[in-house]
Amino acid sequence: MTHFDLAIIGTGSGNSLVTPDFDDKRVAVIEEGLFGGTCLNVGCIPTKMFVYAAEVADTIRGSATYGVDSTLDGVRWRDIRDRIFGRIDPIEAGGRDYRVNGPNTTAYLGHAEFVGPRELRVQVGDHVDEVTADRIVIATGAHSVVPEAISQSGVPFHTSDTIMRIDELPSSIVILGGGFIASEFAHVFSALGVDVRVVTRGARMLRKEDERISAEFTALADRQWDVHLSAEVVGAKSSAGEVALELASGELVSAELLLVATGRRPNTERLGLGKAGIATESDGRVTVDEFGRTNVPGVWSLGDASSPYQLKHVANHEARVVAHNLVHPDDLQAFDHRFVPSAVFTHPQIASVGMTEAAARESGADVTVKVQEFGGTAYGWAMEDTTSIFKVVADRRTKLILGAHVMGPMASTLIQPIIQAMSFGQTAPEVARGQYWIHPALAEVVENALLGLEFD
Ligand SMILES: Cc1cc2nc3c(=O)[nH]c(=O)nc-3n(C[C@H](O)[C@H](O)[C@H](O)COP(=O)(O)OP(=O)(O)OC[C@H]3O[C@@H](n4cnc5c(N)ncnc54)[C@H](O)[C@@H]3O)c2cc1C
Ligand SMILES: NC(=O)c1ccc[n+]([C@@H]2O[C@H](COP(=O)([O-])OP(=O)(O)OC[C@H]3O[C@@H](n4cnc5c(N)ncnc54)[C@H](O)[C@@H]3O)[C@@H](O)[C@H]2O)c1
Repeated sequence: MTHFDLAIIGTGSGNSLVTPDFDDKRVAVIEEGLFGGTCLNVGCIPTKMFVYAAEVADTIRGSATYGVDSTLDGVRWRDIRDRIFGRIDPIEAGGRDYRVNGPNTTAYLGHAEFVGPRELRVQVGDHVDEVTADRIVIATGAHSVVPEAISQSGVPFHTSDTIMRIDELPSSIVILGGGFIASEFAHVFSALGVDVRVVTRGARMLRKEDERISAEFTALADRQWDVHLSAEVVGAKSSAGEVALELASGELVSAELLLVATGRRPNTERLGLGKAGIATESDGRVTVDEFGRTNVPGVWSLGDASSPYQLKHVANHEARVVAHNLVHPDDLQAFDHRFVPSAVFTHPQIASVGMTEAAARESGADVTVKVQEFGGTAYGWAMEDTTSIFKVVADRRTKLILGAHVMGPMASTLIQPIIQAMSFGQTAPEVARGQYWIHPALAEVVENALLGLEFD
């Protein structure tokens, strides 16, 4: 039994909890998988590096629109893959080495589970270590959910954990799901020349987005990929290098590879939470208060393990808050979940923050809405844009912005002034006219959207 001041389970955002405040303390860092967690190894970072390559390919394909003729000679998948992981893998290895051999942390490379309120059992290979700590942080992340119709069928399938490491591009891929991961990989694979089929149970893709964005994105998705909506998968079979999904309608959707992207569940099932008396929500998340505390004194949680948002910027924010709270018990900071933005790096790109129009109306606000087309600005003319929109939702009485929903190039960057305005309580007219907007930058889309809102 070894006692620590702090034990951290999971090295995604959990890794950043080892601040200089712990320089003279004993810290255990426990990791059963890759150091750096999901975002670095199998999430945000590699996916966006693939997206960038996909966008270069799309730019070449679309260049004739601007009078610039070019042809895409080919896509070297292994080179794309190896450039990406050639950069990421050494960072993972360096992070692991720093915790294993670096100062004041003890790294346990194995699976942790609770055996008591502040007591862990860590399985490292055949060896078991007992760890106790004054404070324990659960930062165990989440994992892909695979529907039984697939897992019970015995067909080969990928999740986001494995698909980026394949050796050859398939000629076709069927993606199960219509959310963030499905939309991003559909973009990557189709831009790299793969025939993409999407099968999702929702009536629209990205159905949690604002209704207009979700509807218009679904229409554009249908033009790029073979999209099957409202589809229930009842089984799957494989033969001769093909996987076929059997839909309740009787239809078969087949392709060379299957990627399952049907949501992610918190890694809390094999954590022995019951033995420690740690409460969870109905969806498996660890229950925490606004400071990141569980119901068990000294046990904290953050990120995908406990957060309602499965986003890296949220996990990082929560880690910063918990890092402060661990060493300032009399001056606790609260999580700020007021205006959590997100972006889907698909084609076209999507970004959103705050309430959808429907949610704003339901909230009782006196809603005013402006949808600004990119094509109505000078930069949009340069891009020959016909589909991109910037939608702002505001309160007519207070003039405060309630939400923004963007579909088009650079959506994830263009939305930032709105996130800033909402976070600092600036009104739409203040943001629109209280500063210069560079002409004729794409940001004029944001300026025009704000100016187009009607107030009394
Ligand atoms: C394909 C994909 C793309 C994504 N893209 C984006 C994006 O563009 N932007 C964005 O904001 N978010 C994105 N996300 C979400 C983002 O990756 C996560 O929200 C974030 O990484 C969560 O961080 P975390 O620290 O909570 O968990 P993780 O980073 O998952 O870390 C948890 C760690 O805990 C370890 N662990 C779990 N259980 C145990 C145990 N019992 N014992 C020991 N170790 C354990 C795991 O091995 C893991 O390393 C993406 C996710 C995926 C899957
Ligand atoms: N750019 C980003 O920020 C980014 C990128 C990837 C992932 N993520 C995070 O990871 C989370 C998980 O991503 P995800 O795409 O797996 O989940 P998701 O919740 O975004 O989407 C799941 C999709 O699968 C569909 N689905 C669920 N069960 C199904 C079934 N049995 N048959 C057919 N369709 C089914 C749902 O209708 C939905 O369209 C996201 O919610 C997001 O928070 C973020």
